[in-house]
Amino acid sequence: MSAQKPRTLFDKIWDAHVVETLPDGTALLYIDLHLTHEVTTPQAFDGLRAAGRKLRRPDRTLGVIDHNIATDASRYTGIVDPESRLQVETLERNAVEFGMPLIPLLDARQGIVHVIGPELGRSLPGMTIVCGDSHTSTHGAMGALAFGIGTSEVEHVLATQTLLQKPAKNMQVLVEGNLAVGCSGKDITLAVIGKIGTAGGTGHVIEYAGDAIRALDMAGRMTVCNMSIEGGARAGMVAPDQTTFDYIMKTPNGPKGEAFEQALAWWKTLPTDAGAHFDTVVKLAAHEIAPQVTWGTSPEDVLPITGVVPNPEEAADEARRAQLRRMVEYMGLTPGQRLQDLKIDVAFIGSCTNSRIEDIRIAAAIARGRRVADGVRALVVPGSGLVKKQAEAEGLDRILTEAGFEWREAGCSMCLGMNPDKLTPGQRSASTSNRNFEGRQGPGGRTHLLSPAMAAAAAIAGHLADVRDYQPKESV
Ligand SMILES: CC(C)[C@H](C(=O)O)[C@@H](O)C(=O)O
Ligand code: SF4
Repeated sequence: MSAQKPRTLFDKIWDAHVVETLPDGTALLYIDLHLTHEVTTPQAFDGLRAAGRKLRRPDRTLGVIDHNIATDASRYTGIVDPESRLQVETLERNAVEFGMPLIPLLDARQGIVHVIGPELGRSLPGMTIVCGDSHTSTHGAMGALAFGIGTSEVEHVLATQTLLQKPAKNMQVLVEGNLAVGCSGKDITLAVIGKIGTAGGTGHVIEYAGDAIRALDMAGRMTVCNMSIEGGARAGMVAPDQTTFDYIMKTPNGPKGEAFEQALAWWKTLPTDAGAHFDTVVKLAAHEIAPQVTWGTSPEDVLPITGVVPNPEEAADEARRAQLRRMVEYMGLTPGQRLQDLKIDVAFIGSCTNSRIEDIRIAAAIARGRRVADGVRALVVPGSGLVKKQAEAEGLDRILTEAGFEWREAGCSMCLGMNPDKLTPGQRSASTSNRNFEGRQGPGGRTHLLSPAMAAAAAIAGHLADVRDYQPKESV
């Protein structure tokens, strides 16, 4: 028998899940894990009900409530907004009716869907993972093929545990060398999107590789995979390695004992074979990446913090000039202005991009012994109840609140305007989330995307700041 053609991590997971391939190449894929939340499931369950169908695999389905809930004390007194309340109550009712496991709203494990999947040990290497949510790409950090699906696809997966998918192209994003002081996974992903643009990954699944990716902890890898979707890709992934296996070993629901050993043997076969073909390769030198911040209303409009607001008139064509003029105006900027001079109203540390314990640790390290600037509202919103508990056990909540940060319950919070945490028109925020389009954090709000370390530095400075000037104090 001739040796098998070298395959990528994506190819291997795809091949292992094909139930049937149609003549046009579209495949029916088996889905290992289906995560659900309140926003994209109501019509899907309505569809099942109308067709008299059951939930096919409750054991491979898990629901959680994250987008619509308050993250301050008001979550204990019920949801005020009628639409938000209806979505949450609908998910709760559907979970009971269809026998879907649902993490209750006030359970310690409640949190953002993309934080809880890996954290609980439900999202594992080699799996196909879907959720009616674009940032499902986050779970690819586990060495899984994970992508967002639409509501009609949610219905299909609920009913059949399979999904029709067109094959994707393979893209490798190679980040070689070491990250500089003050930089993190967020700076890598923003730099990648700055380089390839928001359409750069179209039709591809990205595999992130290189020393700088290997050196990231799981939280950093999740941050990078999370934003793959903002670079236009279908999914992002990192090959599983010892960092991945050590992480899984500590999860409450990951495989244990013999089951772990068996799984491990398979997981170790997953990394891309030498000589496997990538349709597109993008290379970045990690040491050239400086702390990044977006200035415009798309994640690709990103610059090093030492940069200045671009001059729209210098753009090559009229369409781009018009687009840049609009961004400069919406964001309330002046061409040539130093990014570090932009005063902020709000700092938001949270979202499925950056709300894990590692993110909170770095924010607390920078906040320790310092104060949030007068007039700035700074929020730290842990990604899950378990993250919150861990942070409190480490005393991070105290460090943060003493510095003037608000310490919240878990949820999507100010990542998007679907719950009480919103920017008011004209407010400028330094945000660790992943989207900065007009009105994303509230109508008229102005969002600058950056890392948790950069957000903490901005909260303290009162303006966008270079985190390299705000390194943790040795002793306080
Ligand atoms: C509400 C949901 C459908 C949406 C998504 O798919 O990403 C949200 O999570 C977001 O980040 O905009
Ligand atoms: S934290 Fe933001 S990006 Fe993530 S799932 Fe929630 S709304 Fe979407």
